[in-house]
Amino acid sequence: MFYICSMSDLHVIWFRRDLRVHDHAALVAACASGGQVLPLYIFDTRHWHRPDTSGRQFDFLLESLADLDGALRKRGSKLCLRSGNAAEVLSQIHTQYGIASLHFHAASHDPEETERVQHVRSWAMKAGIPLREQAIRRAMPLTPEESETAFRHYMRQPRLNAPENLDTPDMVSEDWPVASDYGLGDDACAGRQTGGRTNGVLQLRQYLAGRGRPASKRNLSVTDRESSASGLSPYLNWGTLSDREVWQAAMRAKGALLSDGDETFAASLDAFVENLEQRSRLLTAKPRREQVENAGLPHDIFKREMVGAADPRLAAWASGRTGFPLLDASMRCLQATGRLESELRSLLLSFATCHLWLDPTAPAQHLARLSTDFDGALFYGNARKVVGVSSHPVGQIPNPVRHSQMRDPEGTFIRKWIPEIADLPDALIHSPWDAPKSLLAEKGIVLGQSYPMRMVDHMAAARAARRHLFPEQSSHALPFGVPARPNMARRAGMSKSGRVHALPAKSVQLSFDLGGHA
Ligand SMILES: Cc1cc2nc3c(=O)[nH]c(=O)nc-3n(C[C@H](O)[C@H](O)[C@H](O)COP(=O)(O)OP(=O)(O)OC[C@H]3O[C@@H](n4cnc5c(N)ncnc54)[C@H](O)[C@@H]3O)c2cc1C
Repeated sequence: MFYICSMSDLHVIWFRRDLRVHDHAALVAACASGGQVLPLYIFDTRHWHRPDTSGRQFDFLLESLADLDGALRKRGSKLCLRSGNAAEVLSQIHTQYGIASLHFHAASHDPEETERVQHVRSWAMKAGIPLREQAIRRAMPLTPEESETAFRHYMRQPRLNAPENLDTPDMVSEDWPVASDYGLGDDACAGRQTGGRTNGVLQLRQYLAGRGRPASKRNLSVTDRESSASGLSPYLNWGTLSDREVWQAAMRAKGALLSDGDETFAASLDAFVENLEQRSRLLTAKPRREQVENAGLPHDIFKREMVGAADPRLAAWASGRTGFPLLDASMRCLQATGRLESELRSLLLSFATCHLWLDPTAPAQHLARLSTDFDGALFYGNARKVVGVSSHPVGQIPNPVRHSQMRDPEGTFIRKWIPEIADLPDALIHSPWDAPKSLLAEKGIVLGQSYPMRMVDHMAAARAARRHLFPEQSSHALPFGVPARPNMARRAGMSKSGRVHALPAKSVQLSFDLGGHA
């Protein structure tokens, strides 16, 4: 096929996960071209048919695009919407109007995004269209120190101003779609964050004005953590806020706090800034080839059986009915709000992959769908670190009851999301199966009916998982963070010498007396 170099004066700015006009290198470069600028967003049909995408993510995107469109209209422009394969859409626009140059930000290392950008690059090269691709970070660093230096250097650069005016041709835009156009089902999420830059800026201001202050306390409970987290992840991931402006705002706030003598909140902003750096590392670190197969998850070297949505173990876990209150509260919270802190996401996933010994694919996709902030590179980058998911597991299998006792000692989070057991005393709310029958009867709780009986003996299940995951350690190490005390070790199935006894298979049998709720 022959292509002719474009003689037109149309400079396309291809928006993807950078839905803003502020601090936008590609937009600034497009405007500097001097010709007409076409702001374009292409709904990627393939992305929205993935099993880890959902209506809540789509609706957040629509809100973000509407906000971007509003910002463009204030500048005499507007967003042109198209849908389909990006290279094909650009090719159609080129045939019809001629494209002089194409501006966009480089892709993160999400395999899908990388492939999409690669197709566009190949097409543009054949079509003779100059590409102006803005790196999301400077040159690929080699060591962690170089990575940190590059990150800080980039973050300290002055932010780019939004252009005041854009000269945009009058081009036909497709209608605004709805989630069902992409086969996405109903996804009611009453507590979901609303997309768009305006809301992102508000969220950032509230966080820096003191909502994050409790985060400076030590041993934060789940509830305190929930109310003091920044909640910025979906805004950062759709690029309605640039990471640089968030970083700079946090550093300014930290400076002001220090000059007021408030060192504790200032220190917690350091942790916030470290989180931003971790995010940047995951976005720019290229995963190994074997890590990006199977939709971003590694091969399941344990050859666990893939399960469908109808599998009762997956269904109970996915609907917040495992019988483990902290896990169920976490799942219900994520379902209702689209948000959940990192540690609880990890706990949910490790329970599915270790205690229930499920292939990680279906549980990971379920968590991804429920997460408004889903981003392939970040989600799978984090998921690969969860014990039971990675083929190179590190760390210990988390114990859902001990986590519950440590992170929600008064059961506030559990009571909020599991009213069925709210009347249990604090000491028993983490393990209702330990409650005397008389107490359960007095509180009107029937395990297996009003609330599920725990679906697995978590101690035995963790021991069994540990034998698969850490075979070289199982003969001399304690299972999943059990303190090295002889009585605990004996309870965990070990002899005084610390050797793990072979445990009968029936000890990990699953309980399915879930009443009418399974
Ligand atoms: C299995 C699993 C899947 C996850 N999937 C996603 C995902 O799809 N998208 C996503 O943004 N985060 C993901 N995370 C990380 C983390 O859970 C969220 O970033 C965090 O809960 C967002 O809340 P916040 O905005 O209040 O974060 P804060 O604690 O206020 O942190 C500030 C910002 O730093 C970034 N950040 C914090 N922790 C991490 C982390 N572990 N990895 C990457 N960035 C981080 C986020 O952008 C966040 O907004 C995942 C974690 C796990 C364990």
